[in-house]
Amino acid sequence: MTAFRTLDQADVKGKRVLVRVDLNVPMENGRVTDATRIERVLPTIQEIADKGGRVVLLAHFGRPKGRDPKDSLRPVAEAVAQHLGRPVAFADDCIGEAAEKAVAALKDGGVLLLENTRFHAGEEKNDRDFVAALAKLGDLYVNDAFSAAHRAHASTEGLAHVLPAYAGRTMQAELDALTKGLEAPQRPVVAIVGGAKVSTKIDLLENLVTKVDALVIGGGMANTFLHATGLNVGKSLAEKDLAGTAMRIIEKARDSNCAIILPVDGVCAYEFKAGARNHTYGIDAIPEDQMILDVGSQSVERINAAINDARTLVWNGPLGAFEIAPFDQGTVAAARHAAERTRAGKLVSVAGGGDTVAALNHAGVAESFTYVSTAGGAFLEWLEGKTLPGVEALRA
Ligand SMILES: Nc1ncnc2c1ncn2[C@@H]1O[C@H](COP(=O)(O)OP(=O)(O)O)[C@@H](O)[C@H]1O
Ligand SMILES: O=C(OP(=O)(O)O)[C@H](O)COP(=O)(O)O
Repeated sequence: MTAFRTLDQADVKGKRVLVRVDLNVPMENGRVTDATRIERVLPTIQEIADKGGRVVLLAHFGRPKGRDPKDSLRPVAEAVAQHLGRPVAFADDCIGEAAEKAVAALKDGGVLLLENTRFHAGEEKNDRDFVAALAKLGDLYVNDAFSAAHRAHASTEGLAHVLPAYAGRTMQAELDALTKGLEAPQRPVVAIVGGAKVSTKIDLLENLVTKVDALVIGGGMANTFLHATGLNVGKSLAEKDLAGTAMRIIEKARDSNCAIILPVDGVCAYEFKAGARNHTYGIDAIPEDQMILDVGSQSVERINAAINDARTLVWNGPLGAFEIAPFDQGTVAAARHAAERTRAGKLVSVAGGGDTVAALNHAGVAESFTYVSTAGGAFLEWLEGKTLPGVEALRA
């Protein structure tokens, strides 16, 4: 961490400070359902505001293609204000007149959130003109979004090259904690990877299987692997065009002596809906017209056995659609088991990801894990030893 400039070196008084945060938080009906990512960025916001800086928050939400009201950060601004205990102004755009006016109206110690950076194509393209339009709004740049640091986007990477750039307190804390917890992990190391972001995470598994002793696959990721091995997954979330990648990963795991643990049963329903009628089927008997929404109890037994064998556990991605009962049961059972092993001093457990953290909170065990990161994909890439563009750009 000594390689970075931090807030200790930043003179923020009276300055407009562009602070990149990750506010990609789980939401339901316009309300934030897990505020962990908000809570984690409060120290940086508070410190800059208390030192008399003018805080201009930059963040993305979801994966919109252009401006889409359903991905507006406006409701998140209210949640940030509540947690911060101070007003947070909001501007309807992150560049141009609306943003410039809102920034000009900021007083020393004030806080402003700009609308979703991904409403502009220039964000993900790291477009030079878009970077310049953002840079116009600030004197300094602070990156506190470790969980988006695997993206070389305008607000996560580009800005660091055109403004004096500093690591925020959460960025520092995440890197410190992960280094401390996982730099020389005790073996066996078991990884659990689940969730829904199959195409953006599957490539990471190819390298991960060479680093861990066992890989448990759940969620939408598992469905993709099950399909690849020739099983029918009905209407389940699965990225069938990635079957070749999945098979390559299975072979690489075999060559690397990494056990792959896939579900042996699945809790299925006709629809993705609370209270949907559901039934558990063996994995070779999934009905064509149903979808797997959780791992079944026999799978949980195997997953818990893998956790028992582990000295170190790394986990990203829920095992099922945990937001909807009863499809939370597999994730909750495995999370509670890992927490129990951790409390007993038998396991170092590190978990991360926006929804994974929400799932651990839902299971009531986030406090029992050794470390909970805000990052999912970024955490997995860090674990692989990949350089994260958002982190590299901050090196002094
Ligand atoms: N079998 C499944 N079918 C549909 N969605 C699933 C399934 N398993 C997990 N999910 C979904 O995956 C999402 C989380 O995935 P992801 O974004 O990859 O995790 P994280 O945010 O922790 O990195 C959750 O919204 C959950 O409902
Ligand atoms: O939620 C995030 O990552 P995660 O789901 O891997 O935890 C980050 O905000 C990055 O989002 P992205 O994967 O749409 O670039």
